[in-house]
Amino acid sequence: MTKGLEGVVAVTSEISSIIDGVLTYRGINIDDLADNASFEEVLYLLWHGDLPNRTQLNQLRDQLNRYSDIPEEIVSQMKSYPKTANTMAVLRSVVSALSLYDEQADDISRDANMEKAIKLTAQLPVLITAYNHYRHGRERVKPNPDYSFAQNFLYMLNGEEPTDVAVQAFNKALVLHADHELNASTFSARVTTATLSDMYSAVTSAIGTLKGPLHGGANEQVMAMLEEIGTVDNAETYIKRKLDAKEKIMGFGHRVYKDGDPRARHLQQMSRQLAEQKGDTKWYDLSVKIEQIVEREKGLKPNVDFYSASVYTYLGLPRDLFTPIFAMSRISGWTAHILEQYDNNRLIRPRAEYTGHGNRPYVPLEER
Ligand SMILES: CC(=O)SCCNC(=O)CCNC(=O)[C@H](O)C(C)(C)COP(=O)(O)OP(=O)(O)OC[C@H]1O[C@@H](n2cnc3c(N)ncnc32)[C@H](O)[C@@H]1OP(=O)(O)O
Ligand SMILES: O=C([O-])CC(=O)C(=O)O
Repeated sequence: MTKGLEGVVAVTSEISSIIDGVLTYRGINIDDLADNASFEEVLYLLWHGDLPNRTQLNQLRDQLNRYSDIPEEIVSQMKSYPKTANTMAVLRSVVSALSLYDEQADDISRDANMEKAIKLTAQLPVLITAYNHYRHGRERVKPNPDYSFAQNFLYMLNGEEPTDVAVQAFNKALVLHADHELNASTFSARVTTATLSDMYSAVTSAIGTLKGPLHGGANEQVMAMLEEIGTVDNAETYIKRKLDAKEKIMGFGHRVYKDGDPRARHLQQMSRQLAEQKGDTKWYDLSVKIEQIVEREKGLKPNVDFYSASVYTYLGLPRDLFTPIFAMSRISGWTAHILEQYDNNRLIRPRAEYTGHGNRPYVPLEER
């Protein structure tokens, strides 16, 4: 038995690979994609296996625009949710509820699944930004069909045209979070799919799994930690106290990368650039200091969630939207894996090594 299934190969996949610390999507190095690709190109790449040509990309953009509507029933539901609800719980609930209004929800044919993948990807930014407006008592901002995916999210969130710098940084963050081999939430999605359940159920499972602080939820915890520490001078005492208490430092360590997460390097650079452009390097300087201490004390390196916290903060994004934003990007990987699982399916059902009591008789209630 391998605790946490460490190192266990559970599926074959052609979607993304992590080999010797190098991450690729469909064989293309993440460094190349991060520097050059739009999130829409990455969507196409993950779903179809190759980068799109101009016509294919335009078609996908049209489909994303066409499918971004959300049912009025979902709007009323979200308006009735508590204003202080956990945003990942909101997302999990609305994605589950969306299936009730999709006539194709239980159609698991490839065409219907492909359409649902595009629909869910188009709807997630609309849902996240709409709830953010409703909880503040405002009406939502509808997407602008002329905008890119990254541009539209920032536009819907703030109701104003985002700067080019913000759009470029946000697009890169989306590209970096899109897929990551058999991470916990993707595994959840594949386990659900393998029972021949539907795509909404699989994505709902994945959202619930991403929410946890050992996985996608870590980005919000990182920002909470930065805020708690406050200044570079407080970092040493804070981190040492945590480590002495055997507590985890959020945003560090990884099940697969033992020598650094390639995505973290991009996010660090982005954090520095945004900090300098803003003329406020507080969160960047503090993050660098924490990185130095954790590396020195534990030999651990930052993962994707560490510098994304300061990047999102510099972009003015609310802390409790960080993990929904992760989901908004990772939906691309989840749906690609769901499609791949349906294409080559077998029920995923491992065994448990039983470590409980031996055979015992049933003791009647009055004798206990
Ligand atoms: C998108 C993502 O999901 S990226 C990961 C996001 N999660 C986090 O950032 C949460 C903090 N990190 C962690 O909890 C872990 O590093 C995980 C969950 C990412 C990986 O966990 P595992 O592969 O199970 O490693 P495990 O928890 O066994 O750690 C191995 C050792 O390193 C220590 N360690 C690992 N991560 C950390 C950390 N962030 N802070 C302090 N110590 C750590 C463990 O305590 C353990 O030490 P020990 O051998 O003395 O007991
Ligand atoms: O792969 C993992 O275990 C976690 C991770 O980095 C991700 O999902 O991006």
